[in-house]
This record gives sequence, C-alpha cells and structure tokens, in this order.
Amino acid sequence: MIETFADADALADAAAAWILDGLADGLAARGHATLVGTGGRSPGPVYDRLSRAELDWGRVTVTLSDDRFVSPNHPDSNAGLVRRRLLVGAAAAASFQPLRYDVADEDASAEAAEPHIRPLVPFDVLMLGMGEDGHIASLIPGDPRLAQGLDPAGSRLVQGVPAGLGAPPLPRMTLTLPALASARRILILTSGEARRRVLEGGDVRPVHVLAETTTSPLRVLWTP
Ligand SMILES: O=C1O[C@H](COP(=O)(O)O)[C@@H](O)[C@H](O)[C@H]1O
Repeated sequence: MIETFADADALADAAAAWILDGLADGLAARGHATLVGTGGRSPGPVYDRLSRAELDWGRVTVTLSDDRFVSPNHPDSNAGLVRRRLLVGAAAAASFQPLRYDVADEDASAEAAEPHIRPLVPFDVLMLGMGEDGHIASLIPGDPRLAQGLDPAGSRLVQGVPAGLGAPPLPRMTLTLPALASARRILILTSGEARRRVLEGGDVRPVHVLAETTTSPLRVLWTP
C-alpha cells in the first residue's frame, strides 16, 4: 500500500503526474474538474509542479481538505499556501473555493462553506497529508466531534474543529469522511519513520478509517 520514493522531488513528480491525470479524466468526462489540496509541509513542491502544468485550468475548481480559521494572509493559512504556490502561472486560471469565511468562528465558517462544497462532491482528485497522530485533513484524534466527522453516513461535508488540537492548535474547518471518501482518486503524501509506523501500526487512526471506507483508488506516497 505504501509507495516509497528516494526524496521529496521524486515524490512530488509522481504526485503531480497522478493529480494531472485525474484532473484530465474529470475534464474529459464532465467538462469540469475539482482538486482538493491540503496544508502542511508536504504539498508545496507538488503545487509548484502543478502551477506550471499545461491543463485547461479555467475549468478546474480548487478547494481544501481543511483550513485554519485565520485570514488568508496569516502564515498558517492553507488557503494562503494554495494561493502562493498553486494558483500562480498557468494554474492561476483555476477557481478557488475557500473553507474559511469572514464570520464569527470556525463552526459558522464551516456552515458557510458547506453549500459551496456540496456541488463539488465527488471530487476528482483529493490530495492529503497525514500528521504523526494519523490525522488527515483536520480530523484529529482528541476532537470531541471526531466520531461525527468520521461517520460515513454523516450529513455534513464540512465541520468546525475547536482550538487546541493539532499543530498549530488553531480553530479549523475540515472536510468530513463522506466528502473525503467519495473522491474519485485519493493521494496521501507522507514522510519520516514516525508516520510510517503510524500507517503500519495496529491503532486505528483517521487515515485508516478513510482507507477502509473509500472504494476509490488510494495511493500513499512516502519518503524517508
Ligand atoms: O495541520 C495539518 O497537518 C496535516 C499534515 O501536515 P504535514 O506538515 O505533516 O505535511 C495537513 O495535511 C493538514 O492540511 C494541515 O492542516
């Protein structure tokens, strides 16, 4: 299940190629395609490659697996990362659907995003990172509403995550399992021995729940 790459560049090359293939499939089949990006340290080099790729980006919508409830100018904003690294060059023609709205809190932001995310599901391509606790998107162990977010029959596609979880421990908005697992192809980028142990370990973490739930192709790309 885990594909090993010699370094971050080789991993990013493989990830970008598979993402572009999935977007091209979506464009050919439906005339429009959706890419879900993510935050953290892993996706930047993938975004760099995608931003230079030839694709009909004007017919692509980009959204996020999760974001922090901060302004897009904040250094911890995942939307900011996507705007700086992906939505430049050729890919600047893509549309962007945020999870963060200028409302009272993370729950209100998730509610505001929900009706905009719903028509995008099922996504053509979902790219995720994974934390050392096995979290994907911001479905983070310790969240009192984790079970709700991991309910395959749950009615919500986006939910708020309270402050105090993950790093940085900011309030967040996350896609839920029904939104994630229905994606047509799923890619998980990860690195380091600790994360590999989590992937191969016996404890069931959110990453394992996703892998058990989805019926779509799922690739886990890993580099030491
Ligand atoms: O907090 C987050 O962490 C995960 C994993 O990040 P990484 O730094 O280990 O690559 C990320 O996928 C998620 O979007 C982000 O909000």
